[in-house]
Amino acid sequence: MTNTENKRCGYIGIVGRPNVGKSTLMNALLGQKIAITSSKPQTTRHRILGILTEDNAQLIFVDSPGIHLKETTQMNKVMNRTASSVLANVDVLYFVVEGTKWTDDDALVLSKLKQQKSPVILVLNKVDQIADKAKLLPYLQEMQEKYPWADMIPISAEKGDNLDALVKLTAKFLPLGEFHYDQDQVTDKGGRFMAAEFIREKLMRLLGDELPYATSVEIERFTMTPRGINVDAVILVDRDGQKRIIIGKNGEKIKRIGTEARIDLSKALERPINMNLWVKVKKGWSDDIRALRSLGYLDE
Ligand SMILES: Nc1nc2c(ncn2[C@@H]2O[C@H](COP(=O)(O)OP(=O)(O)OP(=O)(O)O)[C@@H](O)[C@H]2O)c(=O)[nH]1
Repeated sequence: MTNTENKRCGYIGIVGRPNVGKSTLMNALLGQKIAITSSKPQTTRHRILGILTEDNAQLIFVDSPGIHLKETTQMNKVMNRTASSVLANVDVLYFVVEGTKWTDDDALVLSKLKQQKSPVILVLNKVDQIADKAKLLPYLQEMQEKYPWADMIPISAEKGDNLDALVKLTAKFLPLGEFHYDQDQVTDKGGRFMAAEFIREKLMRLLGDELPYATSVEIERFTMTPRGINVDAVILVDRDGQKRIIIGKNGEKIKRIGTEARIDLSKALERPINMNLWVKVKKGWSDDIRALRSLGYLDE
């Protein structure tokens, strides 16, 4: 058989409760910063497609928001729906869990997994945090009882441990067929999308617990010029008080958010970036389904 006949290509969904390291895993696999990460849970709102082509396999990743427990606002309902649609449209699922810490939230995600047919690989992340490695084997045996996993693999997304093995393992579950994307294409999301993601990441990192989840970033202008890319972005918040927090004393906070986002975006797109940031108050936007649609959180 020739190489072409051996090619495999398919979709992989990454699911798991918030904060287990799903975004970190995807970034580590792709070796490039395209999904955002932060230590605050629930940072991933968009479905992000990342593509990894290695040897004869092309792995197309769909990152999903964590499956959230309380459907308190429209936003959470949207996120729950996204996670469920991810489950239904993939060839393989990674169910990411954290070390030897099994929680009720993991059990809830597993109950959703049980409703679908794709093979599920149990990805035990953050093994670097397990001080006593002897605990790993009995834990894996315990996990085996929970579900007929397609396979189980311990990894560290942060340290990059065992990721090659994970990629090889995954390829086995993908259908035979031609690649869907060019070999060197890493993501199908454009620079515009990346700009919003980077700004949102900086908001999360620099404002910590001060920042409510009801914050969004809209890119109003994204233009290429011979000298670089011009980006105008608006940060939407619910209340005046939140606007003041984001702007900070003498505008220092927003300046730093803009500078750091600009540096990251410039590295990712390999172009100089000129970025302008504003903060606007838009009352109750997180509960407004039409606003969510206009901001791109809902598919038409
Ligand atoms: N020690 C250790 N920390 C990790 C590892 N992977 C991720 N983390 C950390 O765990 C935290 C959460 O990681 P994320 O990748 O944002 O988690 P997530 O599952 O995508 O979270 P949501 O977007 O909220 O669903 C971050 O602080 C990461 O640095 C790992 O392998 N080892």
